[in-house]
Amino acid sequence: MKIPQQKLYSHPMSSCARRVRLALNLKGLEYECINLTPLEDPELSKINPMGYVPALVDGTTVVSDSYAILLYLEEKYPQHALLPQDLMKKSINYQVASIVSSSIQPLQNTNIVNYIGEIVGPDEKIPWAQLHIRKGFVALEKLLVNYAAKYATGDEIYLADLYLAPQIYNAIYVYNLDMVMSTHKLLICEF
Ligand SMILES: N[C@@H](CCC(=O)N[C@@H](CS)C(=O)NCC(=O)O)C(=O)O
Repeated sequence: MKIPQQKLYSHPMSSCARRVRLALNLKGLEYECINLTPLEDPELSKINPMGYVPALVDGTTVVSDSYAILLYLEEKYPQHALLPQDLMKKSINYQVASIVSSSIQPLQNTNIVNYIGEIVGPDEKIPWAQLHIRKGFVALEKLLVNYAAKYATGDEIYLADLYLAPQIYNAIYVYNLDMVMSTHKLLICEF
């Protein structure tokens, strides 16, 4: 039996790890998926000092944080490019990745939502997450209005889609937001 060269430290419900799982699958890379509980598992904190998933071990290289992992994979494994050639479209992909990873996901991450529950009140957890997800997607819709086709920036799956699909999944299934059904929802079901 061939042992995969890559190990992905992941969690089934992690949107950040899903981005990486999508990329690994699109690039046709075989990997071992190791599911751990973030912030609690000592094995994970040895690999990623933040104690978060995802973290990737590729031979002797260790990379944590989904953005860094995706850029690393893109450079090392150029098959199924995650970025379009067109500079404007490329910059839209960067912006989507940045909005999701800095203005949406961290604000609805479990540890933050639980913290809001503790200091403000348990009934505020879901509205807090919904507020920030909604705000982010209102901006994303404006950003993508002239680019969206089958996927976020055209008819190919690019970086933006790897950020959008898991975030849309979380919005619908974790935070009960009424999002329009999209191909992104279908995409995420596959991985
Ligand atoms: N910027 C990091 C964020 C990592 C992150 O927030 N991971 C979440 C899962 S999506 C996590 O491990 N959360 C643990 C928790 O909140 O308990 C990335 O993109 O990888």
